[in-house]
Amino acid sequence: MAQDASSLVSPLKCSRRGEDETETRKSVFDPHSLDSNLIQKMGYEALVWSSLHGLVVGDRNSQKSGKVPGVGLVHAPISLLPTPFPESHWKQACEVAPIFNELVDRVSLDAEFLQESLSRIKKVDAFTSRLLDIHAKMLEMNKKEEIRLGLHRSDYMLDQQTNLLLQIELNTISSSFAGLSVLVSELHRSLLHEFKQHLSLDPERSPLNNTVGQFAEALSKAWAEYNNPRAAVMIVVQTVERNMYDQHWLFTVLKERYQVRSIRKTLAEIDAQGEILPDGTLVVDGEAVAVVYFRAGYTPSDYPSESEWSARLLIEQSCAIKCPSIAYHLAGTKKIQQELAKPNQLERFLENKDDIAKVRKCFAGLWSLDDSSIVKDAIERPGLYVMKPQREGGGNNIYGDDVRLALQRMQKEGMEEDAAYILMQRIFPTISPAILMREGISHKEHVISELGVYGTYLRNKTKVIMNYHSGHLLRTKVSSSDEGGVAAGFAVLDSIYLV
Ligand SMILES: Nc1ncnc2c1ncn2[C@@H]1O[C@H](COP(=O)(O)OP(=O)(O)O)[C@@H](O)[C@H]1O
Ligand SMILES: N[C@H](CCC(=O)N[C@@H](CS)C(=O)NCCC(=O)O)C(=O)O
Ligand SMILES: [Mg+2]
Repeated sequence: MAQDASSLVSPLKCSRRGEDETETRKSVFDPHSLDSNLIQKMGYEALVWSSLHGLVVGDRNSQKSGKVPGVGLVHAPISLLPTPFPESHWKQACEVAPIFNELVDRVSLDAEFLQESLSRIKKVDAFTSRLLDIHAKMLEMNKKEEIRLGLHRSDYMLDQQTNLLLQIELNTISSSFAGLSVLVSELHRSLLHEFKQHLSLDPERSPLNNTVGQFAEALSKAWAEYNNPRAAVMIVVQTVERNMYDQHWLFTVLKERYQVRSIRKTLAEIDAQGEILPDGTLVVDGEAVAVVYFRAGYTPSDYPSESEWSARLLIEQSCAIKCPSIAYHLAGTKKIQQELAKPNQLERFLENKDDIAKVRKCFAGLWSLDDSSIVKDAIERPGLYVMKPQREGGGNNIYGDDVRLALQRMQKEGMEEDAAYILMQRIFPTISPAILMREGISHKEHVISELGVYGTYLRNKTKVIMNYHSGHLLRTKVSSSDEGGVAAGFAVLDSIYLV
């Protein structure tokens, strides 16, 4: 017989509006205070919901899980309940998204700024150098991208000390989880409804999330702008992809809601099967391609041979719409992020003073290693900095005492290598209690979170067809972990509860 509800934990205190934010965040809920029977019941429901709704990833313990759909699935790592997040800061992140979309587009058009800003990195970072070579070739060809599609995600952490929402990075390539982020929001709403007599939390405070719908709409509108009904959308994927269900969600919506066909190819397959027709049309495996959507190509391991680089160049030279183009890709590098944080740089790209102020307000401290006073301070207080190479995908940054060691080594060797890195102020978000679920087991942890707000941008010549914020992703990790990233195995998928 179902356990009598009242015998479970007393209803959690729910915040009264207007309390001090920090106090609210502490009081709004403390999942660790939940009765263990209730946690077990909610966890079970969360696992069933995730399995039935496709909130799943390939299981790294199953060797075919990254190749064959439906084999070796496991529920995505999730937080059992949404995490409190101040509504004011969430609105701020949503409001600035279209401005970042526009900024990326403007920066992408300034070839000299991109080449100049990255010129020293070119000498010491072979991967970024290859990207720059492709960009330079496009300039030589006087190649213009008149239809431009950006599917971005701007990641933030809320710094506890200053209560400032500070940008971690702006992803302009392979921004993951447009699909799974929607599902984790729906899961949390469902749990808040099902267990409301125990939680007394308001499901309406967990905002609706429509990322996958807006991303699919943008892909379909880009396909329409290309204006060849027989053409398909091509997704460029890695040979092993345990996050394939997040990708399939996006392409299933594209097919079912917009009747746009898609093909999945690796860079090696595109090199083998691709060609450009005299009119510039990209044809892969006999299919004309209207839009190329990269979910690979952002990291050196995606280019194990010259074949993959040939494929990247072939795509770029074609008249297919690239998401991202090489210029959008470069505009999203950490070096460009750091360059834009210099005084008077935003003014080169944006006119509106309010917009510039809103963007600048999100900037954490960002420096090149030429700044000797900062390097000196980072050697003395390495815990206050993060050192970043020009890499995406998680697991690449340098933290804590390793920052001091790396800086001292580079000083001693006097190499140019320091040009490949940026230094960033380390952000310390509020630590809060949470229950994380991995491989069917719930863990009580103390965590910090990172808010990602998606941006959708589509432009054809002077016409801006879409420029929106498009939903959110919260990634939550154990507070003791320096690195983040779900695919990298440090964070779980979470959603926000507005306080
Ligand atoms: N300034 C920072 N302060 C605190 N943590 C950071 C900072 N920058 C990055 N991180 C952590 O490192 C992770 C990866 O950094 P990020 O710049 O997003 O690199 P990547 O492109 O590999 O995702 C982030 O998800 C976050 O957890
Ligand atoms: N497997 C690839 C992964 C692609 C990927 O790593 N994307 C970066 C931006 S470049 C990213 O969004 N990282 C945040 C998601 C996380 O925390 O793991 C895919 O899903 O297509
Ligand atoms: Mg990141």
